[in-house]
This record gives sequence, structure tokens and C-alpha cells, in this order.
Amino acid sequence: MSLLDVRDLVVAGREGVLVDHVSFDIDEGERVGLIGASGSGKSLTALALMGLLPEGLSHSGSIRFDGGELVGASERALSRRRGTDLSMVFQEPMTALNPAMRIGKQVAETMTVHGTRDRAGARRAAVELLDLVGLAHTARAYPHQLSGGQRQRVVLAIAFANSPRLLVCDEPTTALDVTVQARILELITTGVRERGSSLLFISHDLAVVASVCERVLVLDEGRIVEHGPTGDVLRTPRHEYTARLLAASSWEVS
Ligand SMILES: Nc1ncnc2c1ncn2[C@@H]1O[C@H](COP(=O)(O)OP(=O)(O)OP(=O)(O)O)[C@@H](O)[C@H]1O
Repeated sequence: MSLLDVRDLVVAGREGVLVDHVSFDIDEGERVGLIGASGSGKSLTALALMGLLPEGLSHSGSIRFDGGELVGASERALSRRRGTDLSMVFQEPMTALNPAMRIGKQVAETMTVHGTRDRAGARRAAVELLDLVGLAHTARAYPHQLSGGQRQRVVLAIAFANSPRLLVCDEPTTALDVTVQARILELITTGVRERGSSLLFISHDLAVVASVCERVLVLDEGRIVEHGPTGDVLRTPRHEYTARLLAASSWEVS
């Protein structure tokens, strides 16, 4: 059985259908990329999985996580899942951080809120997690005192705090300087590998997807038009849309 099994996911708003009968699954420990042009429905697919769709949008279909149905689950059940079983990293780290709280406390709170550690244990674990992302000295800093890349590393420490079974990353390096992107990608891949977590990785950057993901899904206007092992899809795209995405990208067959 797959860890995540999405069947016929539809996300709709007042203007119509935005994600159109999307189906895919992710196995335990598998790293899957979701690519597609701007507006193709990548973020809405991810937000639906997390139970975080913006107001005015609704979803239907089935999202089974470890056998349990998430569509129609109570907000209480979903928020219990978020931060423990499921974790999400967004493009802009400031959206995930509390500007008025010290970094160390934010990381520790992820664990105390979900009851995975007591306060003293969470404090110790927070220091270790920050150390792992190369930020041991920032526990007492506030988010505005850090660079964008450092903030995204804090977000990763928080995302990994409870060893999620599925990490969803939505363009996690797009807002960052090219020089720090590689570091963030490395932290994501080692983080999921060490914990045996699965990964759904959204990007419009095919080179990044090729370096991180074993399998890829291609979304076009809300529909999955192609999927398969990353190398196969990027080397010999079957769908004309994927070929166009490739032509527009800097990714080169190696
Ligand atoms: N809150 C909303 N209400 C109505 N329509 C929305 C809302 N959010 C997104 N959309 C529309 O849904 C479609 C898919 O959006 P989505 O953000 O999932 O695209 P995306 O593939 O993630 O794009 P990008 O790469 O630019 O982030 C777009 O046409 C977008 O305009």
C-alpha cells in the first residue's frame, strides 16, 4: 500500500475547476516531483493534501494517507496530521515563521504543540535541529536578523522536527539566491533520506527536479498529462506539453 494515494482530486472555485481529477500515489521513502507551468495547479494540489486550501475553494475525490481518508476529515484531525505526519515548506520562508518569536523557541514549539517532546526535551532537540542545518548559533535570533537562505533552513528544521512521513515542498528555493539553493536542496534530500520520509517536490525548475526526484508528474491546466521515472520523462517526453516545458528550461540531458 502506498503512503499517499490520491484519486480523482478535484479543486474548484467560483470560476470553475482548477485541479481536474488528479490521481497519483507516493510510496514510503519515495521522492516525487510535480512540475508544470505557472497556474497549472501545482500549489493547489499540495494545499489540498495539507487541508490548507484558501477560502472559496473546495475539493473532492480521495486523499488517503497511510490508509486514512483526508478529504472530509475534521480540521482537528487534519491539524493533528500537519506537523507530525505531514509537513510543508513554502517558497517564502517568512510566511511560515513568526516574526516576533525567537528561532529556537519556534523550532521547539513545533514539538511541544504536537506533544512529541516535553519542554526541556524540545529545547535540546531544537538546538540539535538548528545545528543540523548549520544554524546552531541562531537559537536566540529573530527571523528578521537572518538572511533568506538562513530563514529557509530554519523552516526546514521546523519541517523535520517531528520527522514527518511526507514532506511537501512548494518551490522551496525559488525565492533564494542561486548560491544558497544547492545547500537547501541538499538539506531536503538528506533530511528525507535519513528519516525515511516521502517527498512531494514542486518546482518549475526541471534541473532541480532531476537532481532531487526519482519520479515526476507533469501537470497542465489542472490535469496530469505525463508521469514516470524522472530520467525517462525528461529525456524522452511523450507529451507535447512536457517537451515544451523542457525546451523552455535550462535542463540538459546528462
Ligand atoms: N484562491 C484562489 N481562488 C481562485 N483561483 C485560484 C486561487 N488560487 C489559485 N487559483 C487559480 O488556480 C490555478 C492554479 O493555481 P496554482 O497556484 O495551483 O498554480 P501553480 O501551478 O502552483 O502556479 P505557480 O507556479 O505560479 O505557483 C491558477 O489559475 C490560479 O489563478
